[in-house]
Amino acid sequence: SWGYAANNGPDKWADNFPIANGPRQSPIDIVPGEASYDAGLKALNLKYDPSTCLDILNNGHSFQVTFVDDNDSSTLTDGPISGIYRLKQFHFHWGASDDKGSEHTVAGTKYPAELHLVHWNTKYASFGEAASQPDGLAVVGVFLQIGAENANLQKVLDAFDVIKAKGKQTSFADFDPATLLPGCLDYWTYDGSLTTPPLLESVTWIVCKEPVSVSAEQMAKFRSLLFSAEGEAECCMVDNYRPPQPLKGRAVRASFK
Ligand SMILES: NS(=O)(=O)c1ccc(O)c(NC(=O)NCCc2ccccn2)c1
Ligand SMILES: [Zn+2]
Repeated sequence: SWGYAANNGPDKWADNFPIANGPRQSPIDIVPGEASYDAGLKALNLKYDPSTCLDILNNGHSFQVTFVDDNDSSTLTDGPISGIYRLKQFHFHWGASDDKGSEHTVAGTKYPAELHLVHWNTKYASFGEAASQPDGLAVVGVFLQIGAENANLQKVLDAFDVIKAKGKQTSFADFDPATLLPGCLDYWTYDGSLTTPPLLESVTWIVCKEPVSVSAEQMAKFRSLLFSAEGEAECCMVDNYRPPQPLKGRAVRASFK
């Protein structure tokens, strides 16, 4: 199945997922000078309830923290979207070294990691149904840059020892994902897709301009996870990012001047 290696990575995904060459693929390189400020864009309204936090899982592509999404306790509203989108999960993408790892880039600049907070439109019955609709998902992206240790992120990294291998999962409670957001919620937004197979073109992307910090030691902890399952030859989980895709005429709007 798909992965990030030479034989099954991003350059091969179109073989099984032809939408990989579609008109609204993600990620993209965001060029600030070419983004148009839109005064009509509202501020993001993120309201998360830590009690909806359920578990943490190594799914063989990344690790994800999953939330109870059978009610409107943890939601995204306003910003570029209309209606109510529920938080389903958050996960990250990162590199083998600090000079790469993010999926979106800013004028060609790669960050060492990128956080994705995945939300689905409650006008649909479930995440799975929403994932196949053009307005089904909204993903908030946050860049990580090397700096001071991030104490809130550390709570997530402390769970890694029990989810080292693909398929490992453990309970993870009372975590507030809002603690991973930057102080300033200025953002760029554009119409895009899932950045992994099935690459569905159902995502309103909301990429925060301001990065959050991660220490070099914390990045080493990300790289201690494995793509491989227990009993398989160990393969470090690194470089699990798709490179930027063609813009194909899409507009990128900025919520800030
Ligand atoms: N990297 S991303 O674009 O934020 C993103 C967000 C939510 C996702 O479900 C995915 N991709 C993903 O989980 N792919 C494997 C499972 C899957 C997801 C969606 C529909 C069918 N199967 C990527
Ligand atoms: Zn992602």
